[in-house]
Amino acid sequence: MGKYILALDQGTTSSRAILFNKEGEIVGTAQQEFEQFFPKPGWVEHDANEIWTSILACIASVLRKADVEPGEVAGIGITNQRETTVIWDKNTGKPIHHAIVWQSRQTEDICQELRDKGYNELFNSKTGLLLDPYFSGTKVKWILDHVEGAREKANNGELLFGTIDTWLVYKLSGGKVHVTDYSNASRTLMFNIYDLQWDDELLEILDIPKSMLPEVRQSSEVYAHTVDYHFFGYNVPIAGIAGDQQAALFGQACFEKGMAKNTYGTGCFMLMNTGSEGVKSERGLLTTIAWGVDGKVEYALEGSIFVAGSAIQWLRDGMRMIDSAKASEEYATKVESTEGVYMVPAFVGMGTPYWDSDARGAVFGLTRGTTKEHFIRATLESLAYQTRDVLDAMTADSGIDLKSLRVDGGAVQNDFLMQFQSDILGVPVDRPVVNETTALGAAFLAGLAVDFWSEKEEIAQQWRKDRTFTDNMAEEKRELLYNGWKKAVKATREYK
Ligand SMILES: Nc1ncnc2c1ncn2[C@@H]1O[C@H](COP(=O)(O)OP(=O)(O)O)[C@@H](O)[C@H]1O
Ligand SMILES: O=P(O)(O)OC[C@H](O)CO
Repeated sequence: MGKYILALDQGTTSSRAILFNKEGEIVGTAQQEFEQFFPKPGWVEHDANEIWTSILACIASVLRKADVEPGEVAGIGITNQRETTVIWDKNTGKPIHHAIVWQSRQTEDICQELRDKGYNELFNSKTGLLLDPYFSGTKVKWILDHVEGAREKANNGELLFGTIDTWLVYKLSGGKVHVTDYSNASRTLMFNIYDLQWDDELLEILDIPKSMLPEVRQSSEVYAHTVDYHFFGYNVPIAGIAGDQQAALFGQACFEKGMAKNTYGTGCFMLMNTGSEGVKSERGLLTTIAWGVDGKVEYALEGSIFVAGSAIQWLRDGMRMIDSAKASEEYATKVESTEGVYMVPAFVGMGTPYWDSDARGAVFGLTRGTTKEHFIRATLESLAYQTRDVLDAMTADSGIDLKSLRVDGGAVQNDFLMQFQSDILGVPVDRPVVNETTALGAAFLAGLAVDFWSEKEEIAQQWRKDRTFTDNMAEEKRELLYNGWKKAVKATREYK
């Protein structure tokens, strides 16, 4: 038995490879960024080949840095930016177009047409999702409609579709295995999350041939082995797959119904475990599959916020107000409050609970006394207010009052943000010792499949808290501040 599990975390802006030992501790990490393509306003694309080579580079680098022999790796877990869509030629293994990224709005027209035909309820009732460009289904249709000869090839069974997990397993297995897991399939708008099948009716509406779609498997099982030329002569089992947000829920050991986590990365994604039942939302949350493990599928309610950490990157790169994301904390704490300034970062529309594709960012409450510090603080606070929008919807839909919120992702290192988050939610916020919970979740899923860990309970015991942020704001002040946010959102959405 190898001594380590290797997690491959393929995110929106970078790829990572992280080695974990039996105690769930990190023994090595490697990271590589790759190019973002913005062919038109609101469009975001990646080069799937570059994603693949970045993963190969990370694997080589992490083994070298940690001084671990490839043969010491007991299994590989894959976790990925979800919904991002790759289509490639079955014969050559080459993508026929750039991958269309989850953030991309280029299929808004297709979605609008389907909404106009009254299909939203049908898609929602089967997939738990909404007709929004965010999800893979309309991205597949867009590629088939726009790439010359693609539809004909697809109809002849010559093209394959995959989310990034599928693409990576395909490449690592030397083009032999075409699979995905329940959690990724549940983000495609083509998968019935209740009968656990690709849905013929939805595929017909979207005009997508079923022959393109991968086989859907559990999130923890051996799908394939690496071909020796991609893993230094070793055939290592690829034994775990989950979308990154579901992997984070697993890595945070949110195994009980009612437990929730929020990840603060490029966007912010809050998921609550709802057990063996998919809870239907009345408030713009998504019903999604958390994972399939040991023959049992569990569900989650999800709130998706499109712009979170990327608003801080915008302060750095676009507004040039800060040198690093970290510096945002120092500026924000130089002032007592924003003095009534609200920033609504609707740069690519708004997700949960508004689902407003056309909204764009706005700032309110500026005075002659407003400074850069207020502006930066208002931007950080917007992450916390958006999270409150999501949690309010989640509490109402699930009927569950959260006892505490587990957090992870790049921005949770910001203590000011975490304290303000707890204050605005009125709920304690728990930050774990291992912040790489997404990778940890993928490692856990793979480790369970190859008996590196024996059961979920063993994993739950490994979860360690770094710090709890306890709410410390008077109820009246909390609601006053939050009402200001709601007014700002309303005004933002009215301005079109
Ligand atoms: N100290 C900080 N304060 C606020 N935001 C931060 C801080 N450190 C990192 N971030 C933000 O976190 C994001 C990176 O987090 P990460 O989890 O790596 O994201 P992703 O996986 O989506 O690429 C960036 O958008 C960055 O702006
Ligand atoms: O790559 P991340 O961490 O920004 O996550 C992206 C989400 O999976 C999109 O649904």
